[in-house]
Amino acid sequence: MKKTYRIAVLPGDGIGPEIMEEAVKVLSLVEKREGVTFEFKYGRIGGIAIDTDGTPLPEETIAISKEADAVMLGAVGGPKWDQNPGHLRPETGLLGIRKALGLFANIRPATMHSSMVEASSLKPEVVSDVDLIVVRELTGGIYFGEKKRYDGPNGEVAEDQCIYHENEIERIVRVGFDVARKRQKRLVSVDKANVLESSRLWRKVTERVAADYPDVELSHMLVDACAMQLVRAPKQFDVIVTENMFGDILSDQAAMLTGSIGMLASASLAEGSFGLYEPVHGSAPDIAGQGIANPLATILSAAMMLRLSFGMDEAAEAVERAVWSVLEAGYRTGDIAADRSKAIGTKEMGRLVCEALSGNAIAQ
Ligand SMILES: NC(=O)c1ccc[n+]([C@@H]2O[C@H](COP(=O)([O-])OP(=O)(O)OC[C@H]3O[C@@H](n4cnc5c(N)ncnc54)[C@H](O)[C@@H]3O)[C@@H](O)[C@H]2O)c1
Ligand SMILES: CC(C)[C@H](C(=O)O)[C@@H](O)C(=O)O
Ligand SMILES: [Mg+2]
Repeated sequence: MKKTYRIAVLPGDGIGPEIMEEAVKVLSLVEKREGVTFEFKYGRIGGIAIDTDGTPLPEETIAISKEADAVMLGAVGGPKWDQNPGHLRPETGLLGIRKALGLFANIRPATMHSSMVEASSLKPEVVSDVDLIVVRELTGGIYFGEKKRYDGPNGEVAEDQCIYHENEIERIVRVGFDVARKRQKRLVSVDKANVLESSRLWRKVTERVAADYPDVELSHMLVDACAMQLVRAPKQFDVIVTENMFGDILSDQAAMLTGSIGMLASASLAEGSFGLYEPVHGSAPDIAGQGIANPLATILSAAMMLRLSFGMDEAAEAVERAVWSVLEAGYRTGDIAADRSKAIGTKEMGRLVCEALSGNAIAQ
């Protein structure tokens, strides 16, 4: 009996469907290579779901995702729906699915591959060999606190409450330590403990949890200093653990160290092996429908799914090797090409990765 893995596929909006198609092709090849069965079940999320179902996160999409062993998500949003940001509210859309599926741990690696050094806007000596992971808390903090708008004596007032409970901090910090333990054993906890009460609790809990990880070197850094150090000397970082909003900002910044946001994969994990895998970038409405989006972040997210949710480490490495070999052969989509006139499209990039995964040499 072949082992079966159920994968919920939520392509979403903009370039989402284009990049997802290529990731599914790569997964279909893995299926044959590894002798397993992937059962893909498609669902709607984001703007497309607003248009067809009247809500950005239909019940059916939550049900498909809960029944699956893992979820692959493209991207959501676009100018058509962004004027009414209802789909970004905690209870709906992207934030809604994170909460509904209990995806509290967001893992965002930023690894500089040697053949990509020239794509970075920073000096080669600063970015070569950058290999760091941002572990971001994903279901708490200011994103999910109570929001209010009301009229005050001096005009309109807006409030976003930032709440962290000890157990929420502890479970994400443990993920940070566990990830660091498997790497260079250096964890930087990022907060704003000089100003924020939630950060002071964050630091206290992190110190307590550190006692269980004597083999991991823990340091604390304020978020503004971290933003500066990421650009000044990114190689000092191994694993960063931080709260929801700081992780959102720092992971975009880390992404740009390695060239393009079109390359950055992510995993959003629940307790156990269940996870949702998505590129860090958004729906890129400026290039949607043109067939030029970089599918590598989504393909690399699929590799993370193979490793973290299905325990298929060798298959994950094979996909990653295939991606690097295509880049080493010099192929680039527009976002990472030094010479845009030589850039290849989404489908061509997906095809080349499949070729490499099939063991075929990629001609320069
Ligand atoms: N996880 C998500 O679904 C997610 C994440 C961020 C933004 N968004 C949403 O996406 C929409 C657009 O947001 P934005 O423009 O700020 O961010 P974006 O990440 O969509 O795009 C930023 C820039 O990067 C480029 N880019 C992004 N991904 C690319 C890829 N794979 N290949 C080539 N170029 C790529 C875009 O063309 C654009 O110039 C908004 O509605 C936003 O809310 C969704
Ligand atoms: C689109 C937005 C709600 C989302 C976030 O802030 O979490 C995105 O920026 C991300 O990083 O996944
Ligand atoms: Mg973000």
